[in-house]
Amino acid sequence: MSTTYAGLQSVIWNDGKLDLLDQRLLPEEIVYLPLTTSEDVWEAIRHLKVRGAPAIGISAAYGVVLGSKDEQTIEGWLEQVDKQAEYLATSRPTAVNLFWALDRMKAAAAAIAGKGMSLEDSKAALLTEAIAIQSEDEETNRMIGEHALSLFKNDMGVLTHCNAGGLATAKYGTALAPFYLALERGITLRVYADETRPVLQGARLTAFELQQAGVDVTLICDNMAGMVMSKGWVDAVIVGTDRVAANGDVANKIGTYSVAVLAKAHGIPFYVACPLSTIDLNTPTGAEIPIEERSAEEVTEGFGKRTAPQGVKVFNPAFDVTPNEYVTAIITEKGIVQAPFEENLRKLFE
Ligand SMILES: CSC[C@H]1O[C@H](OP(=O)(O)O)[C@H](O)[C@@H]1O
Repeated sequence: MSTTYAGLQSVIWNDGKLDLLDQRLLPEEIVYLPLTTSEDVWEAIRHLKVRGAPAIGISAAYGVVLGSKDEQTIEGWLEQVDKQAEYLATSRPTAVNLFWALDRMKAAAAAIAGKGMSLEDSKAALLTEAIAIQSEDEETNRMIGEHALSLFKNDMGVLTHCNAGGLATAKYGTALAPFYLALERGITLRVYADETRPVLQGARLTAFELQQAGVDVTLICDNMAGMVMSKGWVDAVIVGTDRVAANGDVANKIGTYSVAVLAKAHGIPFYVACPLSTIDLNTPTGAEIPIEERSAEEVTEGFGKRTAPQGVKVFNPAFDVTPNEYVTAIITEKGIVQAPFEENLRKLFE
């Protein structure tokens, strides 16, 4: 992907603070919040000011830096890094990138402390690790875009759910990366974006990102996906993910499972795009993936407009699990992985 793609960056490390795009305000307002503490980062992740598995991991990595910057000894700094990582790990439960990034920061701090550098140099080295997590994600997404684009042909219709774009990552996105690449190479793809209730990441973020970039995008309500597929307008589905279990079961935004079942019923390939940092070989199957449940208000009065009676019972899982038998392929920076997933996912890490 050339550098002409100028999508909004979700997080920017800026002279000792983290400038974070408040994604709750998109598409109406573009506001960057200056975060200066790990508590700021925790709150931003919990309340979806920043969201999307890779972007959450990147933000948490910078949160560890912010939370340990005032320590006065190496021992105190190392202890604080661990403490901050533990604290930030409580912000949201499903996206494994959060825990992957925090583990990487803890390991980096331990390795740095063993080098006998000054405290100042050690803190600088840990910041370099967080910056590396962000820059690596950008490069990873470019590679995911290349592999994903090899699956699409000119004038194909592709449906996506939620937002797995530049706003969910360091840049370019995972599921949306091929759309930006296609545009640069003169390949026309028609994208159908599910609005993705209740937080509307598809309507507010994916439709916004793709429209800004000049990609042909049509917004549909989640309950229209089946009809759009039945009309033959969809040749493939591609989504992001928050955690892939060792057997290839996929946790992603609520509604993804329904899309996968519809795709299978219509003989449409269902692709999942993700970096290796989203594949969790320590979680055997989707049954073991913790599924975040969020507030009733997200459903009954999203964006300030009450649309359900006071006190009504609400079930609001933020994710669901798509069993691997509905997954055609998992597209990573190392290539396209097909069944048998257990065996082929492990090979990615050999
Ligand atoms: C590339 S990860 C994007 C992933 O994250 C979203 O969840 P949320 O907006 O709640 O953080 C959704 O599951 C996307 O597929």
